[in-house]
Amino acid sequence: MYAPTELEKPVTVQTLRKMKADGEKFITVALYDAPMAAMAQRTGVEAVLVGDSLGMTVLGYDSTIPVTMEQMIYHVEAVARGNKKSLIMGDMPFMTYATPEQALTNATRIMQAGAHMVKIEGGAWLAETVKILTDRGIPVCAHLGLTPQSVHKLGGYRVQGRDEGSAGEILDDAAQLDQAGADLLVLECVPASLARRITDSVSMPTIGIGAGRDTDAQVLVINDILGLTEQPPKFSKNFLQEAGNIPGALRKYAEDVKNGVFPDDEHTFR
Ligand SMILES: Nc1nc(=O)c2c([nH]1)NC[C@@H]1CN(c3ccc(C(=O)N[C@@H](CCC(=O)O)C(=O)O)cc3)CN21
Ligand SMILES: CC(C)C(=O)C(=O)O
Ligand SMILES: [Mg+2]
Repeated sequence: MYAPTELEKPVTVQTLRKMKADGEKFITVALYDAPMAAMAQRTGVEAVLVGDSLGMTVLGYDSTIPVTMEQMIYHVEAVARGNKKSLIMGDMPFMTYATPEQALTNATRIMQAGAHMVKIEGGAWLAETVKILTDRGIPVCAHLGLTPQSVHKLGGYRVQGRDEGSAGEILDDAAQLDQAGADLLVLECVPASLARRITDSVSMPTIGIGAGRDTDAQVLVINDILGLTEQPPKFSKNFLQEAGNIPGALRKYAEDVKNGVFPDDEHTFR
C-alpha cells in the first residue's frame, strides 16, 4: 500500500508521462492559496491546479464565467509562493483564449505569474491554439466533457458523452488535442467507460473528475475534500469527515487515489 510523503524534487510533464507509462496514479488538487499549496507539497500531491472554480469556491459567484485574468494571476502567485515542488497549472478564464492571439497574450501572463502549464476548456476547435502555445514553450492541459465555462450552452452541470454520438465526438476531440501536442487532459463528468477508452487511446496523461477510476490521475476541489461546499457534486467526497483534520483529509484523498480505492461506484457515472 502507498503512503504519501513530501515531494523530493520538482514534478515535470516528463514525470507525469513516466507515471502514466508505469501505471502509477498521480494526485491533483484544485486549490487557491499559499498554505494549502504548501500542504499539498508536504503530502506529495504531484500537480496543483489553480482552478477558475475559485470564482465559485472563494469569490461567491454562481459560475466560473465572471473570473478575470487579474484574479487568476493573484491566486497563481499565491500558490507559487507556497509550493516549489508540485507542477502548477493555471486555468485560463472564460473567453481569454477565444483566438490563438488572445491565448498567447493571456497564457504568457499566467506563466509569468508562476504557473508551469495553462489549462483551456474545449475540443477540436482548440487544436490550433494548443499547437501555437506548445510550439512556443507553454505546456497545455486540455479539458473535455463537462466544461463549466460552457454551462449556459450545455444547459447545466450535467454528465457528458452518455450517448454513442457525443461519446464519439469527445473521443475525436481528445485525439485531435493529443495530436496537436497537448500535455495533459482533464476529463470531467463523463461515463467511466468513455474515460477509460480515451485514456487508453491518447499519449498524454488523463486526469479525471467524475470520470471513474481508470484515468491516469484524479483531481478534486479542495473545498469539496474539506466539506466546505453547500451542494457538492455527486462525484466529490468529503475526506475530512473520516480523517478528522485537514492534513489527514488531504493524505486520505492521496492514499485512496494511489491505492485505487477512490473513486468508488458511488462517485462514478456509468
Ligand atoms: N466546489 C466545486 N467543485 C467542483 O468540482 C467544481 C466547482 N466547484 N466549480 C466549477 C465546476 C463546476 N462543477 C460541477 C458542479 C456541479 C455538478 C453537479 O451538480 N453535477 C450533478 C450531476 C448531474 C447529472 O447527473 O447529470 C451531480 O449531482 O453531481 C458537477 C460539476 C465542477 N467544478
Ligand atoms: C475542477 C477542475 C478540473 C477545474 O477546472 C477547476 O477547479 O476550475
Ligand atoms: Mg476550471
